[in-house]
Amino acid sequence: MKQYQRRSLIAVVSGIVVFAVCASTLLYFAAQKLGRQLARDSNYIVKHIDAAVNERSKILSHLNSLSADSCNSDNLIEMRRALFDAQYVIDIGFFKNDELVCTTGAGKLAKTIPDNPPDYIRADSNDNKPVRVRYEPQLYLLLFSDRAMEVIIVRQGNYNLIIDSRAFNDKVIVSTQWEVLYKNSDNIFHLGGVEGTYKQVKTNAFLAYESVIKCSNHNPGYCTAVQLPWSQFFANNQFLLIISLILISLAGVSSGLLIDYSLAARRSTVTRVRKGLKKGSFYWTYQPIICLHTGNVVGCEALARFEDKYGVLLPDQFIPIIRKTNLTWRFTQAMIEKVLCELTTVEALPRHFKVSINIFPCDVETGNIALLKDIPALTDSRFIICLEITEDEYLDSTVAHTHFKNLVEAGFNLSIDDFGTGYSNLKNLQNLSFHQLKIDRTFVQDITTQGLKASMIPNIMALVRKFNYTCVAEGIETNEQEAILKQAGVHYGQGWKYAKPMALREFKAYLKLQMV
Ligand SMILES: Nc1nc2c(ncn2[C@@H]2O[C@@H]3COP(=O)(O)O[C@H]4[C@@H](O)[C@H](n5cnc6c(=O)[nH]c(N)nc65)O[C@@H]4COP(=O)(O)O[C@H]3[C@H]2O)c(=O)[nH]1
Repeated sequence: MKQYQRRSLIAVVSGIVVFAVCASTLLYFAAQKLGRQLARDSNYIVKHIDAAVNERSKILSHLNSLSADSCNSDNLIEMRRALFDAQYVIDIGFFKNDELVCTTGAGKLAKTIPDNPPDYIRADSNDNKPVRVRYEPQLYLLLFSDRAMEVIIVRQGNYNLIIDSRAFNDKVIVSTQWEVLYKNSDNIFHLGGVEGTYKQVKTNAFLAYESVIKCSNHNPGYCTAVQLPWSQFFANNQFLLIISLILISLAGVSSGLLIDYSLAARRSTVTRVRKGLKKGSFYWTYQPIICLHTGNVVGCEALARFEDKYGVLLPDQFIPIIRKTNLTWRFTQAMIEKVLCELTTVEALPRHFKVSINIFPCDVETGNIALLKDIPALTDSRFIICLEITEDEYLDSTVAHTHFKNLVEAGFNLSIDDFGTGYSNLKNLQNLSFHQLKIDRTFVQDITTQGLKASMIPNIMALVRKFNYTCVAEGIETNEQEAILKQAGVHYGQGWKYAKPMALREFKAYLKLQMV
């Protein structure tokens, strides 16, 4: 797998991991919220179960304690009084010999009604009479004989109660499905809600977190099973969910991009430069040098550029790396080969065309510079080769002086580059075999603001004249800069005012126009 493919894969995998972590976190909080909702609903239902059981116990204990043996007016008043205060009970009946004799709603019955067998019988902790409970999905109360009601009928002693099994306020319950039930060791008895919910929940028919079973602590056996499906939960929280999904998708994508970027950045330095030298990622551009007095092109400076599959690197980025990794000489050799090969294809060139190439000061120190005169492509070329060397402490040394002397004898021109920016020793100007001095562009740019550096240009020009140098000013961008430099006696200029560094094709076209 290629390097950039591996990098893309890592970025994609990291993006997915971040997305998955964020999505899991979101799911975790959603599960907590869902769990809290189910707990709220189940607590609410159990609270009502307890309240209904208490109410039933209180009413039936009281009525049974009256020991009435017939449905007289006193008994009916007591029954109606109890109903008046009740929250869950909707009717109370009185039995004699297991026959319903009267109810609070209908009063004394013309015809008694036999009692039905209960679903289950439960002992009452407050009373020795057993409690018989029956669920009736469709009961027609004697008072409302046209409306079927879902009720729980509880009988104890001579009385029974009708409890509306929909007594729980559905609106408060958010869960979509719930069931109220009574369970003993053998059976489960449905008392309200959606029948079968408990069994489904028990047999794990639902996903995790979306259902809960809660039993009463005060009334053993009474429980509720509550269910709120994830789909419904998400539908209830749609807006929040969409925002969260957008945010975590953004987090996934941006972390993928960030990792991609940082991996590329890591590769972009040393490895890219080293590999780029082998694979030909470097190419050279040409910036014309103009005679300020005639306006003619007299030469060019070759300036390196870098581009590989990861993108572009600027000279400020790759030149220090080339220096640090001791690739300077290999780089210079590659440059000479490429630049000469390219410029040789340019037919229309002015006579004595000067090609300026940059030399690393460290190659002066190591002596590599001496090898230049053994490169026939350089010595035999039809161009004047100008070696631009930045000022450096080492240029002071006798060895350096010897190298320069030999190079000049072999036909090279020497130029002090970026004059005034680095190590400056005026002795160099006198002793070294330089032909040219190149004023750094910071001096030129200072002209517009009339800064300190600009004020030094006349002094530099005095030195140029004294030592009989030619002078090039680099970084000329405006007519004003050109005019001042020209007046100061600068011979040549280089800068965006004339042209930016150009690839060979553009440079050829540029030269063609200039030569017309
Ligand atoms: N703002 C502004 N800038 C202008 C203007 N005219 C030219 N320049 C820029 O000024 C720099 C002149 O090159 P340098 O001083 O030799 O400075 C060069 C040189 O020291 C080094 N370099 C570039 N190519 C090579 C190379 O092939 N070999 C070596 N040894 N060094 C190189 O990198 C430095 C930077 O090169 P570049 O980024 O190409 O920057 C170039 C050029 O693009 C202008 O009007 N305005």
